[in-house]
Amino acid sequence: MTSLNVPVNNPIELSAPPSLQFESVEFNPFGHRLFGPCSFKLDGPGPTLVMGPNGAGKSLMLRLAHGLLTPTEGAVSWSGASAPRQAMVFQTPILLRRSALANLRHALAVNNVPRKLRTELALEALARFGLSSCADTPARVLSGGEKQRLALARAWSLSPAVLFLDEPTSALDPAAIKAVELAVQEFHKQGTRVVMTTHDLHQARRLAGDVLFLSEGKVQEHTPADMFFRAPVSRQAQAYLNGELVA
Ligand SMILES: Nc1ncnc2c1ncn2[C@@H]1O[C@H](COP(=O)(O)OP(=O)(O)OP(=O)(O)O)[C@@H](O)[C@H]1O
Repeated sequence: MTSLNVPVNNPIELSAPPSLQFESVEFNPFGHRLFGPCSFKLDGPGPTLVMGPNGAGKSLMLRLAHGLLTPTEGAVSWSGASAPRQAMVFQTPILLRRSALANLRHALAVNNVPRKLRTELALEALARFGLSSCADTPARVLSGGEKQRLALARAWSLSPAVLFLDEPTSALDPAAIKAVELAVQEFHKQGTRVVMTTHDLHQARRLAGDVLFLSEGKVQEHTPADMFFRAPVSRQAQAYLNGELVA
């Protein structure tokens, strides 16, 4: 599923990626702390790969950043006067029960893209992700890889300044994984701030500019990717990279 929380008025405009800041962010939904307190800033070129063991709080961090969850304490802020245009792609894409083309047209409509531009932008995005022949195919009958490419095409059509991806390739075959990784690199090259979770160390090495490593709901380190993989600073990251159980 791609969710957007900022209206799109100019789907072509691209600029330097906005920076994201967490200031003493905590998430304690039932008085039980699931995340934080965490403070960090994503202001490098990225892409930022968010890594850590199961239950570390990676998805929570993405949802807090995207505004799907509200911090119990602290603040999430962006550079610039208002929150940037942003999209999120989930592990299992949630698509409407209509054609691939209609899914994209719908996303453009709810994001206030003028009606006369919608079909053209949707067809361009489908073509970019190799889905032109599926334009009239019901989204629900697409393969897992095609569904994920459709979710990425939907995000692409909206030119987000920020793209969050939560384990987007965990259910895909090698060819589909490659297609998603190429798309991630393309978003990055176009100036989108990419923030992505993965458990795939090889994938993280291929894509990461920097790594945000979480365990136990806290950021244990935020390091340039080459340093993270060569000489991780935190005990938890060292254990994770060695394939040991991390609390
Ligand atoms: N809405 C919620 N209500 C209660 N607990 C939650 C909620 N969302 C997440 N949790 C809990 O918070 C912890 C962190 O979850 P999260 O999904 O962020 O982990 P993760 O690092 O993404 O893990 P994985 O790698 O397994 O996907 C888990 O213990 C999870 O059960």
